[in-house]
Amino acid sequence: MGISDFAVDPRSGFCSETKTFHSLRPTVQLPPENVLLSADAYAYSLRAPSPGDDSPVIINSTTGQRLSYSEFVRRSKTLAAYLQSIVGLNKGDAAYILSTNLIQVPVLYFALLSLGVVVSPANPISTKAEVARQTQLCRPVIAFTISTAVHKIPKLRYGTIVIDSFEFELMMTSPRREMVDVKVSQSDLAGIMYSSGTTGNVKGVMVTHRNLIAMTGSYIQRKASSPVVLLQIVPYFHVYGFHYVFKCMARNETVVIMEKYDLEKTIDAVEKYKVRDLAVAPPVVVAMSKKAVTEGRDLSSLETVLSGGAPLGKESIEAFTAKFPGRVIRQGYGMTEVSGRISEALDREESSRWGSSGKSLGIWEAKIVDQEAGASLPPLKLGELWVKGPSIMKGYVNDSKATSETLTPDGWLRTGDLCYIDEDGFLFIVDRLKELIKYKGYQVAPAELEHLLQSHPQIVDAAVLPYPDDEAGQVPMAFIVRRPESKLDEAQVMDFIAKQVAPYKKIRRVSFVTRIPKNASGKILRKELKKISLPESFPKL
Ligand SMILES: CC(C)(COP(=O)(O)OP(=O)(O)OC[C@H]1O[C@@H](n2cnc3c(N)ncnc32)[C@H](O)[C@@H]1OP(=O)(O)O)[C@@H](O)C(=O)NCCC(=O)NCCSC(=O)/C=C/c1ccc(O)cc1
Repeated sequence: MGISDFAVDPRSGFCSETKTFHSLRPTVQLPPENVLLSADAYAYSLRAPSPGDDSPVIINSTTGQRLSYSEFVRRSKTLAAYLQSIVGLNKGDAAYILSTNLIQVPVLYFALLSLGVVVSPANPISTKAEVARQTQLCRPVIAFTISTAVHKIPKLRYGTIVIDSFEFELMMTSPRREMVDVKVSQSDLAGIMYSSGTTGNVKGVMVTHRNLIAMTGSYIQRKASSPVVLLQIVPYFHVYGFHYVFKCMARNETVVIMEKYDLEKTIDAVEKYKVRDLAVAPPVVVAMSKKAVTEGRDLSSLETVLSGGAPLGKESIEAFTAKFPGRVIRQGYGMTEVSGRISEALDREESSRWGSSGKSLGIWEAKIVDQEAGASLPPLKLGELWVKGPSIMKGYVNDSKATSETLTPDGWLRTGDLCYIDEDGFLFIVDRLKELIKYKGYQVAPAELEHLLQSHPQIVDAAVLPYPDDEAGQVPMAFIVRRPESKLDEAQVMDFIAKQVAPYKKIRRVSFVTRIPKNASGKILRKELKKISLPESFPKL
């Protein structure tokens, strides 16, 4: 039985029969699921052909190196042939990639995906122990990394290829070898990305070609009227930057990248390459609003700032728009588990809804679920956001428990975010139910830091909570119960952790307490800890 049209409120998208929110965006036409198609081939196929198509697809603003579309395709195909015929990579193998934003990275992604090889990118500032954990999850046969990170990679069947090397340049440019066409199904695994999920240690998020195809397809309805130059600060190794590779290829955008973020160099790049769109996490918006480096610079090309990865506060938006009048900050809300984004604000009007993360994309159905009763709620009611659509991950690698806690049998993904949807279909994220800290848009799992702290001989108990920070959004703060007689101080606690984790996970504040409040089963009562320890200043998100 179909849903009667009148049951769906055209303003909010809420269906009074099913109690779900339908997207207010146009439906996305996707290729039939049974067609053999890889994510890279789909992105190429959507690209509008232009004569000779030698527009630059990517520019490294650090080195000035650039690749035209035809050169990108040539390099990617030559590399694929090399990896297949000389290295021996096969469909279903996994490749671990540990790199900063370099031109070689998207070329490599496209080459691997065309071979049906699973791409598994991670942050190059990960420690050796973090790399070990990630590679245990993705089980790679080969790694690709930058010269400064080679020492972190364990021994692998086909070893490690250094991508900022002359040898790699040759692999992409030497005369093409014969290549056997690989048949990639949309349901095949395309990526294993890393996420903390809702709790604890890092998890491997399994993303299929279909997931990426659907995410890429969702961008296509709005082709830009003028050529887009996009400066991508966000890293290729997280889903935000990762899915942009396909989006930008499909939409004929020129992407400018930066090997290491630097505010002044960001401004230089905007000026030099006449950047129209800037894709960043909130700390960049905050820094641009505050620092004087933009004074006297010609940023007239800049129209839009795409901000995601963490919420951007109202004050930050106001400060930015006061300094750069006429620019639009379009916030998006996404997560690794959905291979990209769930919602976004599309224009100035939508962006002016303070506190909202825009409207959900045409590929999503959403519901707001009451935490206790489990019932689906109507507009303006607060509950956990669940989404359903073709970009939802396949699950977490070797973690059926976490998978079943996140994905329901009928295909809904529980986001772990407390939200409401208003009468016009705008999504508002009010609080985070999952135990997660967002430092500069990176996930930090309190449980990981708590386990490390508890391993310290002078620490009896510990809890880690997010603490608000103007620049980073949140910083991890540790609450420590010391052994009696212990003289352990703040600096020693911070140092103990800093030695064991990537820099963005560092503990940046410490408070010594007499006990950590817990429930009967030993679960930390985080809300109570906030109340008793820092009653006023704690953040919601
Ligand atoms: C540009 C940022 C905001 C700031 O850069 P930074 O200040 O230079 O910091 P780094 O992130 O490079 O490095 C972190 C720390 O490590 C340090 N570090 C660095 N390399 C070293 C070294 N080799 N040795 C030692 N220390 C070092 C570095 O100095 C820094 O230390 P500290 O200043 O104390 O924070 C950068 O953090 C950043 O791009 N963050 C974005 C992260 C991100 O993409 N998150 C998205 C996750 S996925 C998601 O949520 C999806 C959302 C989404 C949203 C919208 C959509 O449309 C779709 C999806």
